[in-house]
Amino acid sequence: MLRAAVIGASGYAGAELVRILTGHSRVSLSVVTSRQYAGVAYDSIYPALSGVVGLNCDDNDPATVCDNSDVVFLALPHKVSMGMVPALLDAGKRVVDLSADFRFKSRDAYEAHYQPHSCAHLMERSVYGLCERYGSQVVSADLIGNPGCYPTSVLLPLLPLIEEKLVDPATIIADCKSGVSGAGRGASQTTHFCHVNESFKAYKVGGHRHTPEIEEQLSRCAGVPVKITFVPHLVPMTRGMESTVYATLSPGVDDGRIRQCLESAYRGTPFIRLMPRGRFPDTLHVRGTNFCDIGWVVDPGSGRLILMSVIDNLVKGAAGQAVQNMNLMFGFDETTGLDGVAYPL
Ligand SMILES: NC(=O)C1=CN([C@@H]2O[C@H](COP(=O)(O)OP(=O)(O)OC[C@H]3O[C@@H](n4cnc5c(N)ncnc54)[C@H](OP(=O)(O)O)[C@@H]3O)[C@@H](O)[C@H]2O)C=CC1
Ligand SMILES: CC(=O)N[C@@H](CCC(=O)OP(=O)(O)O)C(=O)O
Repeated sequence: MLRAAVIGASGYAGAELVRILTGHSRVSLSVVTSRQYAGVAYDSIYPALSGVVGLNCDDNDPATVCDNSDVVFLALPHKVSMGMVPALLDAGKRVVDLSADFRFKSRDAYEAHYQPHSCAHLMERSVYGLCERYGSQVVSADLIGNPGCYPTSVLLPLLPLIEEKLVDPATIIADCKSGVSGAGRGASQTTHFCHVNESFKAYKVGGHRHTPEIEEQLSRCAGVPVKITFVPHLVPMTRGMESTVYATLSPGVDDGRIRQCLESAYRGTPFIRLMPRGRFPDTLHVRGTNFCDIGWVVDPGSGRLILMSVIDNLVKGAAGQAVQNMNLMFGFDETTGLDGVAYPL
């Protein structure tokens, strides 16, 4: 059995990793860490895992983690992960980092939106863990920059169309909505029940840190610099994310050509589900799962393409994609531990 450590296991993404890994047939969860709950039984933080996880939390000491693990998941905030990664790699561990610290190839782009990078030489070594696109690189990687939740939901429908030049990359608008768990467990006043219940609002408009992550990936794919308009919204649900993406079609491209492209790109990929014509994706249908459901319409009035995708921000947008990456890295079937479906209603 592969021994897995979850660093930052008290947080929402960490807890989702723990939930998924306890059901993984090839993995034994060996370490869970938290500073504030060090020494505390993990199932007292998340009683849903009582009788399932018998571990106490360790603190974040890299030596303890290294002694007891083969693969390490970092579910820590941005800027904290980079402080731990070099020691883990030096100890020969394979690392999946859920923060943004190793998602970028451009140091300038990272530093413009986050902070100076303390181990920038590792940015080139890491693989952007969007499995459906970079799976062939993931298999041999020792460091994965697990994609952000909004980037995952925007890039999966768009990248094949950009690659085949079916849409004009200069015209992309991504209108996205996230459940509140996307903001993490350390809830601030803005994610307090009283502020989100019966509320719907845009936030960080014109300056969200996922904009450069999406743009870097679109630019790599298009071969030219791409700039997009991205507007995130907070919706009063616990988990789930919907992205509606607008783009102008290239001359002569119709609905049939879009379907052909997406079907060809995602044939044989277990977690991408393309909607039949006239059906639109719904966050309820991917809740608690690693699926990304994609639908689209060519707007008869404007001729513009309207793409829609849904994921669970904590699963395909974070922990599930991280486990999918681990499965590829260790030669397990890609779906191991991730084969659940949503409640049908
Ligand atoms: N929530 C989501 O939908 C998604 C999250 N992610 C990423 O996953 C990572 C975790 O996010 P999320 O679970 O939402 O966040 P949470 O705030 O819920 O959890 C953060 C975790 O990190 C630990 N932590 C916080 N600050 C520090 C610090 N300064 N030093 C060491 N440990 C610290 C906390 O534990 P303790 O304080 O007990 O030590 C906690 O376990 C982030 O990088 C996030 O961006 C990515 C995609 C989606
Ligand atoms: C609702 C909400 O606040 N969502 C978070 C994004 C989710 C997240 O955790 O971002 P990463 O994927 O980069 O880790 C935000 O907008 O900052």
